[in-house]
Amino acid sequence: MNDMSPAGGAAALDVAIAHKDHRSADGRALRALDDLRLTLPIGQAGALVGPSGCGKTTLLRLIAGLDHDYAGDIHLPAHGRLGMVFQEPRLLPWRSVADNIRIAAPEASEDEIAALLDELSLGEHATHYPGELSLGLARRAALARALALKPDLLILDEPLVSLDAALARALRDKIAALIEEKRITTLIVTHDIAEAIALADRIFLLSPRPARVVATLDIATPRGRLSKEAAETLEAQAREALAAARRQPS
Ligand SMILES: Nc1ncnc2c1ncn2[C@@H]1O[C@H](COP(=O)(O)OP(=O)(O)OP(=O)(O)O)[C@@H](O)[C@H]1O
Repeated sequence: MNDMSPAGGAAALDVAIAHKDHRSADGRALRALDDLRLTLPIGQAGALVGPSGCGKTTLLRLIAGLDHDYAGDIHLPAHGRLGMVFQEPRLLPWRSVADNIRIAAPEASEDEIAALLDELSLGEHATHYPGELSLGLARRAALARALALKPDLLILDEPLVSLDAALARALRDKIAALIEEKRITTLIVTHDIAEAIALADRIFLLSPRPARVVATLDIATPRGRLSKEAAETLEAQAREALAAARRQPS
């Protein structure tokens, strides 16, 4: 069975994948995901954290509808409109930042686009071409483009990777503020537990390949108001759960 549809009225991202196999070079099946289940309430931010190569990108591609070859069910939040920010920003090179947004989100008004550019401090870059932007600016432009779609689900694949520490912190705080303000259901892939704690309401910890969710951590305190001690305790809990999953034979 392979059912991927907006959940009629059900207020959540609901993933129940029995299994997903890739084909290895010699033609054998390589199990990437095995009995992977997760639920994210509407308006919440979830973070997927797991070891390199465990199957995070595979999972995002299934959720984004880019790969339909799996056994299981995925229900998207109502209407199922997706906004996605990839690690490489994938902007159209011959179009300005503002045009990249207009083309991707033709229903967005000029006022909405201007407000988004402003929110992401991109106002002065509206007429710039992607080649003129640093990676940090290009990521922000890709984020503005995804938000202009008014997505029911925003997917961010390693949004802070390859940025220097100060830029990563600034973008992390910006993303946290946007998620808080707009209450978009958001799924973030990250390898960084501290980043997941800073951005997410719920953290899904994944086993090594084949990936399954070994623990789900809910962060009850409103984002940004978590004490340093509470964040450190959560981080230690997450590290322990990931280490325990590594020790278990798959
Ligand atoms: N198209 C494919 N064909 C064959 N094997 C694949 C394919 N895509 C991924 N794999 C394999 O499936 C496993 C999971 O890959 P995936 O890219 O989903 O992991 P990941 O957790 O996103 O990794 P990373 O953290 O390094 O980005 C890996 O062993 C990878 O080599």
